[in-house]
Amino acid sequence: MIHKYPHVLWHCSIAAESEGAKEKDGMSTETFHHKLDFSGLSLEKAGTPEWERVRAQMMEVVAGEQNWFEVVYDGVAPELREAFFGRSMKELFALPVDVKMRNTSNKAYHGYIGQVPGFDYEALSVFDVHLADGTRSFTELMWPEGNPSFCDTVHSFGRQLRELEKMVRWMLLERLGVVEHFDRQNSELTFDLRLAKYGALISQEATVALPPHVDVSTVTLVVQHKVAGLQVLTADGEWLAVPPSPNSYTVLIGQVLQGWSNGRLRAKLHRVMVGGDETRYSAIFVSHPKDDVMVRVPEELVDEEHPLIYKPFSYPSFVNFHHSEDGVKSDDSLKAYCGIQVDEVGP
Ligand SMILES: O=C(O)CCC(=O)C(=O)O
Ligand SMILES: [Fe+2]
Repeated sequence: MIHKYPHVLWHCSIAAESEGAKEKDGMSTETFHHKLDFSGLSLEKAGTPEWERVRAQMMEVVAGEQNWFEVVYDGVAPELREAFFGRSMKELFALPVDVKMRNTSNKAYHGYIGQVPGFDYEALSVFDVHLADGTRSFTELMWPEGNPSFCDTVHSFGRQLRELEKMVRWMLLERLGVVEHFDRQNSELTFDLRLAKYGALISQEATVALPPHVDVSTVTLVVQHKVAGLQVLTADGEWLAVPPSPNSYTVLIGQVLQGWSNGRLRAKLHRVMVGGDETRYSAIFVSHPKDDVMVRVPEELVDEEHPLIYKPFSYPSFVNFHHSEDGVKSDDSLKAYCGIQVDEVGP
């Protein structure tokens, strides 16, 4: 299945929220406070003073509407990042369209996206990128004759990002007071890496490439390579440009985590602006539940003050609803799909 309408794909449930948002470039106090330094950390260090220092910062950042942050992470070596963007990405996008179209999925918009008239954007997803088999089957699909260097680079990149995702999610669960659910949640998740290319524009004028949207994921890590474009809507209602940097990653909460956390963590609204004469490459690492998992709110997150607001749901059904006509029309696709009506909650 090819999906030709990325503007529908990135339809935004909460587009209304972004209306009247102001433009803002560069640093704001929000950006500054949101840069957490994960250098030298690994999950094995949970509980050590170094870990506690970052965790304390995270505790300040992730509260209420504060649902994104930048992290500095040295787990991806500069050479690996360079090989990934400088070689692997370019090799992939240079393949003929009919080859790239072999990247398909049972979930809407999870495979190849591209060939939209007037919109020079393409994306492909490596499913189960953390597993040797996942990266291998993607590589063989693209290069039946094999491409070991692509396979190794993408797999290593994906594995390192998975370590970062795990640390971030561990801290988020600690923040929610339910870290004991980490192992189970982890066993129910899988990890995909979306490789995206935004063609250079003739005009220098900034244009919206991906309209405001929230991701359907559990957690998203955006890796921007050299060319800026990602913007997040801050709590003050301003579009804030997130500058690319060689060792930083943008963490965004996705709709699945919003559902799982009973709405305590909120999916982050973001968009991509392009303009200028350089092709933009980005990598979007996402965690999401495996197809056969039912996402259920842990009972610790339900109490009188926080009545249950989402019924159990499965990721593929939610995603396919999100991209359906009804999902596209809804203001909030998660609520429309599995939200509990107030009268169902009881007095
Ligand atoms: O390219 C980017 O910086 C972010 C893309 C994005 O938001 C997405 O693919 O969902
Ligand atoms: Fe996104």
